[in-house]
Amino acid sequence: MIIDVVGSGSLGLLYGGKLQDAGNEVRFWTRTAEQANKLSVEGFKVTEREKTIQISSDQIQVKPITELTRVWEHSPGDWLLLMVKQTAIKDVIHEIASLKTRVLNIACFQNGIGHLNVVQSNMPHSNIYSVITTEGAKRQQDGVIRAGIGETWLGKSSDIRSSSLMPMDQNESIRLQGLLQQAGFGCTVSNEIDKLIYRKLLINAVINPLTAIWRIPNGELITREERIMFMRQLYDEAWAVYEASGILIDGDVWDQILSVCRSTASNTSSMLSDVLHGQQTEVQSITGQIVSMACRCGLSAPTHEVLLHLIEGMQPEGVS
Ligand SMILES: NC(=O)C1=CN([C@@H]2O[C@H](COP(=O)(O)OP(=O)(O)OC[C@H]3O[C@@H](n4cnc5c(N)ncnc54)[C@H](OP(=O)(O)O)[C@@H]3O)[C@@H](O)[C@H]2O)C=CC1
Ligand SMILES: CC(C)(CO)C(=O)C(=O)O
Repeated sequence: MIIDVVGSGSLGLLYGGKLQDAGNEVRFWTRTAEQANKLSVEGFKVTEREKTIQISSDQIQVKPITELTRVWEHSPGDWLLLMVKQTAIKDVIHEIASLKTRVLNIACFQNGIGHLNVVQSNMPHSNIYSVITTEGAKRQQDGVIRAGIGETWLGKSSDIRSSSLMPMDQNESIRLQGLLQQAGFGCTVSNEIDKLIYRKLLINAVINPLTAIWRIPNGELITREERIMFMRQLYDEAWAVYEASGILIDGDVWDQILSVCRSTASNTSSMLSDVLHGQQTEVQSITGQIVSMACRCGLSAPTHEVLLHLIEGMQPEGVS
């Protein structure tokens, strides 16, 4: 089984490292030749609570993404795990465009929405799976830390099922589920992945922009009444949009948001981390998508819209 991990950042090194440690052939793909070179000289570590996995320089296969299609000509992979941020999806698609007539199994791990249709429309013969994970991966100088052990769900979103040329292949997703389980991830194939996608979107839309603007860890959001009121306003606006769009989610998502704040209390959200590092955030794919959905169903989401512009105004240089 050959697994191509595209994007050798936090999530890529965590999943790729553990999949390789479990005996799979993993090929890591990077944006730059410099990063490929560094990884191939130094290898990397996956640090977990119980153990540390070392992927040494003589074990790692890593190349810049520009070489992927050439390698695929003589050695195609079985799974392509897309582990770049939303903001890099189009660049990756551009790099792998010559594979568009082939059938690839692509698993997309991004937070937010919008990317699945971009990937599907550019790779019409591929099986595109959506992955939702509550794992927490943090990039370090020498590798990655598994900061929180979570759950991983994979499935085919109905957003792309109807436009896909490929019928849903349940066996492929079960095969990936098995690989991830053997590698030590709690993983489930879900026929209701959309509910999980939209639940995660709502959680991210409430937590991420506020932590990025107030520059506080997730847990601090729920320590002050005025912050909770603002979160509730974001939640109510998004919930009205979901109802008008016919999106149904099980359980009390407001409670789940408060519980994520508690369970990840000391975490820096991914959006705050991007802002602090002067990187482009995923705000368009999270808050921006809530605003667009509102527009499509004749509503508005004014608080989300203001946050979208505030965060976008920080980019690309971030706040020092
Ligand atoms: N980290 C986590 O715990 C979780 C992350 N996610 C989601 O997973 C996705 C990835 O997140 P994360 O791993 O944290 O992000 P990182 O920024 O840590 O990693 C992304 C990696 O992709 C690389 N990259 C960028 N452009 C390309 C390209 N064209 N070709 C190949 N590689 C490229 C980046 O390289 P460079 O740095 O050189 O630009 C970087 O190494 C995001 O959408 C995030 O929301 C979801 C759940 C949990
Ligand atoms: C759930 C949460 C908010 C955890 O930090 C997250 O997914 C993120 O930071 O993007």
